Amino acid sequence: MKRALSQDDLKRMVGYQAVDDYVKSGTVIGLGTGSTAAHAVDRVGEKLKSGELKDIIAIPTSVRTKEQAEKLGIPLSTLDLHSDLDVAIDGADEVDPQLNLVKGGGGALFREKIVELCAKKFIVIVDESKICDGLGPGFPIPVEIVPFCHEHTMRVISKLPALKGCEPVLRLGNIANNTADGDKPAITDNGNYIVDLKFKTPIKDPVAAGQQLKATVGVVDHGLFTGMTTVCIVAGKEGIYIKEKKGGEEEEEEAAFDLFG
Ligand SMILES: O=C(CO)[C@H](O)[C@H](O)COP(=O)(O)O
Repeated sequence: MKRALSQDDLKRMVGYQAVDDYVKSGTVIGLGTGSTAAHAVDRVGEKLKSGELKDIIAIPTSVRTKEQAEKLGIPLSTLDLHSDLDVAIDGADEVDPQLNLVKGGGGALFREKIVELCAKKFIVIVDESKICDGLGPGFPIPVEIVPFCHEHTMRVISKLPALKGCEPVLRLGNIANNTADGDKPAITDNGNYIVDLKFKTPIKDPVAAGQQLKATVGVVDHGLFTGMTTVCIVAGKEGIYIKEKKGGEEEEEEAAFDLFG
């Protein structure tokens, strides 16, 4: 009898699939952060070790990912040396029908965004639980802010027109844990704080929300990744499928392979 697939099995499937489909020898790649992206990093390490992949240069999006890649012997560099990436692969906290994302559950949103914006292709890998009809209520939107006068910045954010109704909550404890534990602010890899914006209803205009956040003094960047996704690879109980945005329309293709085969 076949055992039921766990959420981690699904994350591994999409992580491996993304590397197998999109990472070629001799390319510069962006490595995402989080439990799903970690499987893609493992796969790159595995294929370099077996010789199936050669001459990869990888740009990590967090200290955690850098440490994982180092252990696997993946050659690393930085955006300072490589501003043009062939592909970046990363997970997400929510994906809407236009393939807009919420990211930053792991607190790495700034480095993720700066790296992923440099990639010709940005491949998003998620299990089906991350698919939503509208961003906001399912997962708080993380915003990286400078520590100086952070309470003031949080008040300003709560009054932005496109973010009406949000409740800003300072993330405490471990940066990768958006359920506030501990009593000290979580510190990002860049030495900043994260404020998680909680919503009861979906954000009407994620692009405007992102623009208003970005224009707020004290905000470093935010976890709304709009118009960036090239392809979203999704794993569900029935198999893996690809969501592509074509001409503004989301399209689902046949399962890339059978999870149960
Ligand atoms: O944005 C991120 C980290 O900042 C992650 O990609 C996102 O939180 C998804 O994580 P996971 O794959 O562990 O569910």
